[in-house]
Amino acid sequence: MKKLDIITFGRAAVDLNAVEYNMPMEETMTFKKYVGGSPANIAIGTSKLGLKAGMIAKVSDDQHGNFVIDYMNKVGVETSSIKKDTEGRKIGLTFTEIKSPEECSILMYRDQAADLYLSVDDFNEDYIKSAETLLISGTALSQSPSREAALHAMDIAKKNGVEVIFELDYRPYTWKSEAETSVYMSLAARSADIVIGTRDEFNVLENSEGNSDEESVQELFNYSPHLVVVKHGVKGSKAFTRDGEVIEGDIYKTQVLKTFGAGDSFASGFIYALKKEKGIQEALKYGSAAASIVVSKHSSSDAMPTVEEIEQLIHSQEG
Ligand SMILES: Nc1ncnc2c1ncn2[C@@H]1O[C@H](COP(=O)(O)OP(=O)(O)O)[C@@H](O)[C@H]1O
Ligand SMILES: O=C(O)C[C@@H](O)[C@H](O)C(=O)COP(=O)(O)O
Repeated sequence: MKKLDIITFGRAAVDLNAVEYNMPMEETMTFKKYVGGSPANIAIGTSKLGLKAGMIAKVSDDQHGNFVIDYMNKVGVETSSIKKDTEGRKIGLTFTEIKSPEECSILMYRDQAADLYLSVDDFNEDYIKSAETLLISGTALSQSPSREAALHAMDIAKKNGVEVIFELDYRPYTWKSEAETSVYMSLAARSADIVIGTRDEFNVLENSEGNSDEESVQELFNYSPHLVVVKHGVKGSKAFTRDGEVIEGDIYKTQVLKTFGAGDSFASGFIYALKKEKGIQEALKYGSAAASIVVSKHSSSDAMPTVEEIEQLIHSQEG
């Protein structure tokens, strides 16, 4: 029995969500602060579902970094490997714009962000060995030394039989070129056991627009992955297994407040259900239900649901 069920690797940041919404950000005067950063959101989401979650990250040595660590401690995330940057670098800030429930965008301030300076010296092999699963965020590969740290963490995981999930988490703001993105995303995806991403993110990984889900997953099955999940927004999700199964997931109806937060909550619910050995079909349901709950609320991290909330939604819409 491992000490941790999952460790997520990558950015822990701050979301600043528009309080006056359904308007352009130029008109928004107030923002509400939440913990953000896709891998941080997933650590929070899986912890709130009862998994033992940890995180490898680097935050700023200031009030924002303290806020992130304090919040994650509060929701039960193991934070011993969330380090403070000692060179004065700032935590990433994500301003979110909610023009309408369907028209949302995020504005990331990430120049020299602390998380991109996470290095191989900031974590050790024993910490990764203490978990069943390591989840790597694609954005961690966007700049050095975080890039080398992420690849090193994957190597340690594979050497020690720790399952690797690669969440593509493509954010254009931190990459230099599409070609470079494709090289590093492909390197990580081919080495992972499970890959999760949107159709658009797989296009970025392949540096191509034309592939179908089937073509994308067949390419990856030439390498390590045994399970690939392609997310399709309001059209749901599809899981593909190496032995040829294709499992489709629907969405759960909800009153959408904003669209962001769907991916991180989906990943949290999906991973939780897999770890509880509920099977892939149920895992897609848990992921979709978690996402449906989070898109109806103002935040991503704070809105991460409990198991009871997920199961209540599933039962209410499945009769
Ligand atoms: N408007 C919505 N209503 C209900 N569920 C949604 C909605 N948008 C997304 N989801 C669910 O969240 C999952 C992930 O959303 P998606 O937009 O594909 O990923 P990401 O947020 O990473 O871009 C979808 O596969 C779907 O199950
Ligand atoms: O990942 C980030 O840095 C931004 C997130 O914190 C933010 O909540 C968000 O955009 C999540 O969107 P998702 O990828 O659709 O879950």
